[in-house]
This record gives sequence, structure tokens and C-alpha cells, in this order.
Amino acid sequence: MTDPAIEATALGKRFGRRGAWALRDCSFRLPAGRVCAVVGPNGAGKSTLLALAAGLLAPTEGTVAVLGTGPASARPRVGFVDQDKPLYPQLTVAETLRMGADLNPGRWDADTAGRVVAGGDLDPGKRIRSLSGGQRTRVALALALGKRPELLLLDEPMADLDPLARHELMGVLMGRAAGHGTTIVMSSHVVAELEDSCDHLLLIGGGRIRLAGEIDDLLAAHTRVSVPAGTGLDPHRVVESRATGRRTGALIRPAGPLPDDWRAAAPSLEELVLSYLRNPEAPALVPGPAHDTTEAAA
Ligand SMILES: Nc1ncnc2c1ncn2[C@@H]1O[C@H](COP(=O)(O)OP(=O)(O)OP(=O)(O)O)[C@@H](O)[C@H]1O
Repeated sequence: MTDPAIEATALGKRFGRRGAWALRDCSFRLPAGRVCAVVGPNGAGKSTLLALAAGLLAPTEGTVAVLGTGPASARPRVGFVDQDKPLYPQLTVAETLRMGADLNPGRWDADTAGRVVAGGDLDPGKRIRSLSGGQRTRVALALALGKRPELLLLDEPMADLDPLARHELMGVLMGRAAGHGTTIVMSSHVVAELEDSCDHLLLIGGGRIRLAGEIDDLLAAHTRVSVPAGTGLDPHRVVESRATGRRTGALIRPAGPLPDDWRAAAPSLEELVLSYLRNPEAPALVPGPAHDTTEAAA
């Protein structure tokens, strides 16, 4: 059986001995070949999780395995683009790509890296320090993709790209996932953009995993209902409920068949994510110890 791309077990990180936990008790398994969205509010712990998987931070407790080994030994097989896009400002674009080739002997995919840079009409002789934020992102993605990574960790990669560049580069990333089986883990605040590209979801809130699993499974576990005001929703698990005049609209995790007179519909991914974001106390749906998707205590 192929190793999971990432397997976290009771993973936790706190900054400083007395600092608050940035991530706590985080367990999940991401199978190889998936495109995984990491979503959550500001400060939820998304960047911390990605940096732990990239081996740039050490866990305070628990473990994270990457491509069947530790994050440090997996590093040559992992591409990481973090929010700050650390590049050498004094190098030109062409020198940066040459550095990528030198650092990845026998592995470097000059065609893909060159194509990503060329797509932005970047002058290869331009220094990194004189590039815009979005242009830097393009160079950082070119470096990460040029490594022929088995796993790509991307921290808000699309945040400073214009809509055309987003569309183009998302296409490059999805092509990589489909053509080479590359696992992609991508944090983002733009949930609507993830619906067509991602097949796996990690929703983090307050440093804890609140939803984890295949998006189809997560959507199938939830139902949007509309019931006459005052109708009890027990025994179903309620993620969110809102009174609208004579009716109550709710997102629930059904615990059994729904009464015939309830109006029910499948939620979209955006509805699902927004409901959990608006309701930090909603019960989590996370993998259990055997990595089955089981109900967690509220
Ligand atoms: N180097 C650090 N030192 C101290 N605290 C930190 C450090 N990095 C992150 N934190 C804290 O850890 C928590 C999680 O931060 P993190 O950057 O992982 O969140 P995030 O989900 O990526 O947020 P955003 O959506 O704003 O990028 C926050 O409370 C943050 O203040």
C-alpha cells in the first residue's frame, strides 16, 4: 500500500513554553495523490501545520510523517511555498531558476519551471527585489514545481495573483496532480475557488481539526434542511440553525432518516465551510484513532 502523503498523530505546536497552542491534538491522514484544501479563520493554525509538514518547525507534541518518513528526510521530495515566498532578492529570475536546477540535480524540471515563469511575461534578467508580490509568487511556484515534488505544500498560493494568473496557475497545479499523481496541500481563504479543484478538506479552527476527509464524504454526511419554526432537530447533530420567519433553516449531520415533511437539500462546499466557520462550537467531524471518519465529542 502507498504511504499516506501526510499522517499526523496528536500533533501539537506551541510557540514558547508559556505561549498558547497554535495547533493541538491534530490527527489526520491524507492519502497520496489528493488535492487537499486547508481552510480556517485567521490564526487557526494553517501555516503552522504546513510548516510542521515541511519540517521548518518541530512539533511540541505528537508526530507528523511525510511520504512515509520524517519531514526532514522527505524534504527533497517536497515543494513548499510559504506566505512570505523567501527568495534571494539580489538574484535575477534566470539566476533563481538556475539555483533551483543546481539544488535539485537529476530531478529539475526546467520545462515546467520555465513555462510557469514565461506565463507571467517575466523578464528573466529582472531582479527578484524589483518584482511585484504576484510575480514573486510565480517564481516561487516555478521553483517548487521544478523540483518534481511528490508533495506540494502551498500556503495561500493564490492570495496575491490576479484572476487570470490564478486561473492559469491553478490549471498548472491541477495538471501536475492529474498527470503525475502529485499530492497538493493548499491553504486558502477563497473557498469557492477550491470547490472544483480539491478532493480532500482539512478545516482548522482554534488550532484543532474540525473537519477532515474526502470532500464528497463530508458533503454526504451533511444536509441542509428547512423546517417549520419551533420544530425540534434532535437527534440530529446541528452545525448551524437560523430562524427565517416561519421556518428554520439548518445545516445538520443526520443521525437517521429525516421526516418526510422536512425540506432537505445537499449543501455546497462553500455552505458547509461557512457554516462551520460561523459556528466555532459546532461538533467536529474528524478521523478516529483507526482513521475512520467518526463523530468526535462536541
Ligand atoms: N512564530 C510564532 N511565534 C508565536 N506565535 C506564533 C508564531 N507563528 C504563529 N503563531 C501563532 O499561532 C497561531 C496560528 O498561527 P498560523 O499562522 O498558523 O495561523 P493561520 O491559520 O495560518 O492564519 P492566517 O489565515 O492569518 O494566515 C496564531 O495564534 C499565531 O499568532
